[in-house]
Amino acid sequence: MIDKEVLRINNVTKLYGNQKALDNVTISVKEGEVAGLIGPNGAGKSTLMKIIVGLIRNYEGNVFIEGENVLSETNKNKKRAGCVIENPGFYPELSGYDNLLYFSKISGCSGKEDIDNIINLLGIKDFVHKKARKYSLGMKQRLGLAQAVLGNPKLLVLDEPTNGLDPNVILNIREFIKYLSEEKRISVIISSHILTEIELMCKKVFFIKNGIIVDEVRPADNLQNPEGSCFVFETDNIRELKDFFKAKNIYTSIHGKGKVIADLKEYSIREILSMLLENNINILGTYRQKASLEKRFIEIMEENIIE
Ligand SMILES: Nc1ncnc2c1ncn2[C@@H]1O[C@H](COP(=O)(O)OP(=O)(O)OP(=O)(O)O)[C@@H](O)[C@H]1O
Repeated sequence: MIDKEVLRINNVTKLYGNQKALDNVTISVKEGEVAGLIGPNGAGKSTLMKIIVGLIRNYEGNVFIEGENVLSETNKNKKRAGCVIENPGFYPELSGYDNLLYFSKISGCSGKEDIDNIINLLGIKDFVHKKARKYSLGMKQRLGLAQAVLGNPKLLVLDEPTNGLDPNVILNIREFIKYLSEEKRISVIISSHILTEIELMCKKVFFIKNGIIVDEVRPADNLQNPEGSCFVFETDNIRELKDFFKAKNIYTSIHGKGKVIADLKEYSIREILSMLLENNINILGTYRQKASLEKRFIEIMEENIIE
């Protein structure tokens, strides 16, 4: 059961000179929860992540990990949070494996068995004995993730961990994060520009714009969104169906082969189905359309929230 709070951010404001990069941010992440942070370029995502892991220390407000202020006992907190922010740094002349061995020794938290386990889970066996300087971006990202996990953190902070990676590597990383959250009960906060990625991985998603958290969404809830008025209709005659909706001023779009999405607005699905029947229009199936994160993102980015 998820209830213990691991990350708590209270009223955090960060100024760079006169410019507000974060404006009164308050959020929390529970144990084993994977939370996403989505926002346009310059929204404040990296600044918030650096504050969480103690890389930025000059700000207003408070950040707690497991109830302890991140600014109070630096060393203790460093172990509580692991991170992959910007380019992970390694000893280039050491192999990936020796880098991990070295970090496990200094963190004092993990042994060889843990390293082997992480290597297997992340699928990095094939290259882990190569020198780190020869690593591609995908290799570096996964080695960075392995390193971040070695200290047995309670919280993982991942800034764009899948940016620029190929689909296989993204899948690898996604499954690893799922394992950490479900099996190890590690909390994760992750930023990404890939909205579908966030939708697949995260229990909750924070939208950030101009340094302000403007919305919090739970993607899974959208599956049964009772408010949504968009329905998918499966048909063997798209033209006929589109003409029917057009005559009623109902907005439609094509959604894959044989599928039309219609925003019914003031009509009920029952009314539409009976009208379709009257008009002899054959419908193979219909279901409510899941509200996508992308749609919400576009709405939020279009809303003018600056006073
Ligand atoms: N060191 C800095 N000095 C001055 N301004 C900064 C500094 N770092 C960030 N900023 C500014 O703070 C704001 C937030 O930047 P931040 O990098 O946190 O955004 P972001 O959401 O991570 O953007 P991106 O998606 O492009 O990485 C931006 O306007 C940026 O120009």
